This record gives sequence, structure tokens and C-alpha cells, in this order.
Amino acid sequence: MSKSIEIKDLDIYYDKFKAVENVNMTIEPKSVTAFIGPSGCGKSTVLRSINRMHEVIPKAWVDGQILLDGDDLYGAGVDPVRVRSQIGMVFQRPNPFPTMSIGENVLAGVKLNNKRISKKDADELVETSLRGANLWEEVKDRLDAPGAGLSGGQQQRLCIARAIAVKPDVLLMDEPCSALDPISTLAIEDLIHELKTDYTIVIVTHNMQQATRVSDKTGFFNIAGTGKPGKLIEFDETRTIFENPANQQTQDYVTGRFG
Ligand SMILES: Nc1ncnc2c1ncn2[C@@H]1O[C@H](COP(=O)(O)OP(=O)(O)OP(=O)(O)O)[C@@H](O)[C@H]1O
Repeated sequence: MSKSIEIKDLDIYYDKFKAVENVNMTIEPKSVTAFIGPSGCGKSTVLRSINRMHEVIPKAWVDGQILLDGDDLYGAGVDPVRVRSQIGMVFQRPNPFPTMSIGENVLAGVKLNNKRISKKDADELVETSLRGANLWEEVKDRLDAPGAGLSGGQQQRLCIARAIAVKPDVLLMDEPCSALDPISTLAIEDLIHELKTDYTIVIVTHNMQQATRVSDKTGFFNIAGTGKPGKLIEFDETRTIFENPANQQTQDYVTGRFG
């Protein structure tokens, strides 16, 4: 089930360093939101704070609220492990577990959450997740082969299958195509389009064409200088951000006049 994300007055720190300041945005369910901006402006940091992965780094913390369909993910008593199962993540480099087979990789997240499932249910889940990730036809005859034996693009779709197998509400993607060739990139972009019918998706991308191709809304982040916190400069329909942004910094960035 797809849910909304509301970020309120969010500051994000690495120990004493404030990496991101005062982020406010509302992300609609069943939409794709792209985060763009120059290196170091805090896109990945914001993304990782949405599923409480940020605090895994020693002394990293946040101030502010992130609401998933109105529930504060940072509220007292909220289990970060449960948050991470509701909000899945796909990383820059495909990272299937190297010693596991394709089928075991799909089930890895489910097993990590201590869910016991029958062989029949497991087989069904492997198939629906791989179909959901547009990988089933390519791997259905070799589910017992190692996940590491797939191509980079196939491995990334396997990681997406692993993420959707736990039936999350949200999928976060941190530059999911940056290690892939153009054909595999298009396959992932097509998949993002399809996944939007079931999930809320947030994607960090350095590729502005990709942002225009896959996203409904875009957030442009910027940084005033080294050591300064990154800020969300503008958040709007992707078309508006790229064709008629309200802010001069956004205009300069999307037209390549930046820096
Ligand atoms: N583990 C960390 N410890 C300390 N500081 C960090 C850590 N990770 C990131 N930072 C700092 O936080 C700031 C934001 O980094 P972040 O990686 O979120 O930016 P980004 O916009 O995603 O950059 P890029 O586009 O290069 O991936 C940077 O100043 C970075 O050096």
C-alpha cells in the first residue's frame, strides 16, 4: 500500500555538523519524487533519514518530523527496524547477497524480519516479486543460481524485487542507475513507472533527463558553500522545476549555468 510522506522542519546532523537545514515537503502516495542538486547538498542524507537509515551512522541524528500517512516515524516507541521494512531502499550499486541464490536474495528481507513462511508461499512471493521487478522471465529457470551471476542491470532489478518482497509502502532509490548502462537504465526507469501504481517512490538522481523522465515532482537542493547546510530550494511539479522554476538558483542549475 502506498502512503504519503510529510517532512516537517527537518534538520539533519552528523554529530555537530548540520548537513541539511529546514526541509519541509509533502510527498503524495503513488507518485515519483526526484531529488536533484549539486554534490554534497544533502540529497542522500535526506533520503536516508526517511527510513531511519541515517541514524545507523555513529553520532548521526535528526531534529524535526517525518510523518508516514500522519504517523511520526521518529515518535517515541517507534521501532526503526519496522520503519525500514515499511520504507524499502535501493542503493547506487546493486548489492545482492553474493552467497545467496536469486530466490534466496528475493526472500532475504522477509527472513530478516523474522517472518516464517511456507515453501508454497515463499515460491509465490519469489515469483510475484520478480515479476514486479520485471525480472521473472529472465531468471525463472535459474532461481537457484547465485544472484551475483546476473548482469548489473539484472542485479539492480533483483535488489528491487528484494525490496518489494517485504511489501513496503515506500521505495527510496539512491541513484539506482548510476552504475548501469543506458539499456539497463531504461529498464529501471520503465519499472519505476510501473511501480508507481503501488508505491510512493523517492529517487535521488544526478541525471536531469532521468528526473524529467521518471518523476512527477522534483525537489532541488543546494548548498551555499563548504561546511554550510544543504537546503531544499524549490519543490514543485517536475515540469515547473525544469521549464519555469520560481527560484533563480533552480533556473541556473537546471540550465547548466551552475557554479
Ligand atoms: N557519514 C558521514 N559522516 C559525516 N558527514 C557526512 C557523512 N555522509 C555525508 N556527510 C556530509 O553531509 C553532507 C551531505 O552529503 P550527502 O551525501 O547527503 O550529499 P548528496 O547531495 O547526496 O551528495 P552526492 O550527490 O555527492 O551523493 C556533505 O557535506 C557530506 O560530506
